[in-house]
Amino acid sequence: MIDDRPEVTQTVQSPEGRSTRIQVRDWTVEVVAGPDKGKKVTTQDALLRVGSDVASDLVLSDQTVSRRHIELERTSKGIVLRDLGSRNGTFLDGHQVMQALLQPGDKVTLGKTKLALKQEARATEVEVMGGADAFGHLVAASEKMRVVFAQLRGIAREDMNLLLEGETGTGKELAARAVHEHSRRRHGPFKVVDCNLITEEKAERELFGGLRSNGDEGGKGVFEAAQGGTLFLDEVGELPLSLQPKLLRVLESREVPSLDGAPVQVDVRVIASTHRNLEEDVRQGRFRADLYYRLAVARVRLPPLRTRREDIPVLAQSLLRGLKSSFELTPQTLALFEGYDWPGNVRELRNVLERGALMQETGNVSWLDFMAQPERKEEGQQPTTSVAALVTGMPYHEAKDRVVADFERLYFAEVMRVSNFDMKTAEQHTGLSMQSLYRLLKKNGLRLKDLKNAEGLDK
Ligand SMILES: Nc1ncnc2c1ncn2[C@@H]1O[C@H](COP(=O)(O)OP(=O)(O)OP(=O)(O)O)[C@@H](O)[C@H]1O
Repeated sequence: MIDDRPEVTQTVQSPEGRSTRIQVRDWTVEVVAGPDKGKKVTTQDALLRVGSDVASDLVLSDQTVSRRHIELERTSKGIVLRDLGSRNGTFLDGHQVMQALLQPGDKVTLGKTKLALKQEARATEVEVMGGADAFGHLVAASEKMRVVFAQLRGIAREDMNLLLEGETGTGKELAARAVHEHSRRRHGPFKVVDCNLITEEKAERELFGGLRSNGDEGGKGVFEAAQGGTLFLDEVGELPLSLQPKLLRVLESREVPSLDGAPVQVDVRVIASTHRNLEEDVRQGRFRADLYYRLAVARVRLPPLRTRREDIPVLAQSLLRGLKSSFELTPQTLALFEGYDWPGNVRELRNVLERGALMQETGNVSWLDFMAQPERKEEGQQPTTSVAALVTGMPYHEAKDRVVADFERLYFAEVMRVSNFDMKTAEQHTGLSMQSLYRLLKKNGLRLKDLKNAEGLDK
C-alpha cells in the first residue's frame, strides 16, 4: 500500500537562501509473493533499485527477474516506477508498464515476484536551505540534494564515521572533503585511499604502516598520516575480505603499529564510499558485518543526476565557471542536457562541458552540434577533433591547460588499451605509482569498465 502524500512535506515556505524545515518520511518496499517473500527494504532515499544484481537496493533471487529490473523513485507527485528494459517485463494490475505513477494499493509484478509499497508513519525533520545551495564544492538546487546537504552538515559537526553511497560521479569524494572542511578536524589532513588498489602486500605498508622485514624500511601508514584529520576510504567494498579484520581492529583499537613495533594511538575520522550495495555484500558474506557497522555509523546516499534534473542548470553554470569558460548556456542546450540520463553523473556532465566549451570557444562546432554527436555519451572515447588545432586562438596558459587535459585523456585511454587494461602493466608502462595512475584515470573520467566496454571486452 502506498498513499499519495509526497515523501517530503514542506512545512514552511521560504524565499531563496532562507532555511526551511521539511519532513522526510521512510518508505518500505516488501516482497509479498514469490521466492523472496518477506524480504523488504525501508529507506529515506528517493531512489530504490530492484533486481537480481547485487548492487540493487532490493536484491531478488527470483530467476525470472532481470539484473536491473525496475527503479522506484519518490517524487513530489508520488512514487514513479520505471522498467529498466527487463527481460520479462513489469506488470501493474495485469498490464505491462514501462513507466507509471503508482496509486495507493498498487502491487507491482516482476516475473514471479509481487511487491507492495508503503509510506511509513515515522518522519525525520530536517532543516534545508531555500533556492540553490552549496556544501563545500558541491552545488545543487534540488530538494533531494538540499536534504543531503542538511544531513551532511549535521554529520560534519559530530565526529562519527560516515558511509557515502552512490553511483560513480555523484560527488562522494567531494562530499567527504566537504564534511572534513566543515568538521572540527578541518585544520588536520585529509587523506585518500583507493581500496581498489589495496592488495594484501600493500596493505601493511600503505594502510597500517609499522615495522617491516626483508630489508623493507617500513614507514608511516596512511592512518598515521591522517592523524588529527580524516581518512577517506574510496570504494571500501573492494577491500579484500582477508584485510577487513585488520581494518576493523584499527578502527576498534584506534592504534596502529609504529616503526619500532610499539602501538601508536591514531585520532582519525573515517569516511568510506561505495557504489555497491554493501548491506547485500554483508548478507552474501563478501563484506564483514562488524566492519560495516563500524563504518556506517551514519549513512548518506548521493542521488543519481537523472533523478534530480533541476540541478543540471546550477551544476552546469558552476562547472563552466570552474572551467573559466565565458559561454552562456542557451535554453536549447539546457533542454538537451535535462533530457539526457547521464550514466556517468556529474563527472560526465563536467567532461561534456569541458569539450563542448572548447569547441564552441574555438568556433568549431556549436553546443547543439556537439550534443548531437552520439560519441559524447561514451566515456573513455577518444575525441574526434584535434585539440591542438583548436586552441591556437587562445591565450597561452589557457591553451596549454586545455591541450594537457585532452592529452591526458588520450594518453591514458591508449595506455590502458595497450596494457590490456591491467593496472600493473600500465604502472610499468607509465612509470607512475598505482595510486597516481588511478587518480589520473579517475580525474579524466576514464573508468576501466567503460574502456573495456569500448573495446568489447566487458559483458
Ligand atoms: N554537486 C556537485 N557540485 C559540483 N560538482 C560536482 C558535484 N557532484 C560532482 N561534481 C563533479 O563531479 C566530479 C566527480 O565527483 P566525485 O569524484 O566526488 O564523484 P564520486 O562519486 O566520488 O565518483 P567515483 O565513485 O567514480 O569515485 C567532481 O570532480 C566534480 O567536478
